[in-house]
Amino acid sequence: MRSLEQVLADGIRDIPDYPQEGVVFKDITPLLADHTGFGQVVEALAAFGTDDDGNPAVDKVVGIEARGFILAAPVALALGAGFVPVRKKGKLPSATYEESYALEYGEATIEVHQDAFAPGDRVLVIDDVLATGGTVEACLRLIRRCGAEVAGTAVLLELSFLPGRKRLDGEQVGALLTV
Ligand SMILES: O=P(O)(O)OC[C@H]1O[C@H](OP(=O)(O)OP(=O)(O)O)[C@H](O)[C@@H]1O
Ligand SMILES: Nc1ncnc2[nH]cnc12
Repeated sequence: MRSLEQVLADGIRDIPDYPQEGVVFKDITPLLADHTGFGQVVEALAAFGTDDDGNPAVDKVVGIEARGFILAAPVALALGAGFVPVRKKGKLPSATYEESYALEYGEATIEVHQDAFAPGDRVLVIDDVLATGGTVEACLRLIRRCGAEVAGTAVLLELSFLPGRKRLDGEQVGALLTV
C-alpha cells in the first residue's frame, strides 16, 4: 500500500490561473478517481473524529458544498455519524441560518438548516482545502448558532501561504497535507 503522503502527492495537481489569473487551483479530482487512495484519505480524515482509543467521538459530520460533500459523506459513514450539508445560499429548503465571507477568489454565503443538529451535538467539519479560512470560520459560526458543539475541523490540504490557520486561532484544525 502507498503511504498517505504518496497518495496525496499523486492525487492533487496544480492548475495555474484558475478560476482567475494569479490563483493556483489545487485540483483533487485525480485523487477522487483513485479508489484505494480515496479510501486512505477518508480513513485519515475520519481519525480526526475519534477519541484517544480510536473510537468515534462525534454525532454529526458537516460537509461544506461542494467539494467538502465528497469527503464528508464517507467520513460520516466511517464514523457512524450523521451527515449535515452546509450549502451555498438558496439551496436548502427549510428554515436556515446564513453567514457570508470572502474567498481567495470572490465572496460567498453559506447556510445550514436551523434544525440540523440536536442540542449539544458534537460536530466534525470536513472540507477539501483551507485557504483564507473564511469558509470554515463561517461554518463554525453556523454550527454554534444552532446550539451544537464544534469537536474539530479537518481538511485534506492546507495552503500555508494564506492566513487560514491564523484566522482560526484557538480552533482545532487538522490537515492531511500542508503546502
Ligand atoms: O479557506 P477559504 O479561503 O474560505 O477557501 C476554501 C474553500 O474554497 C473552496 O470552495 P469554493 O467556495 O471554491 O466551492 P466549491 O467547493 O463549490 O468549488 C474550497 O472547497 C473551500 O471550501
Ligand atoms: N487555491 C485553491 N485551490 C483549490 N481550492 C481553493 N479554495 C480556495 N483556494 C483554493
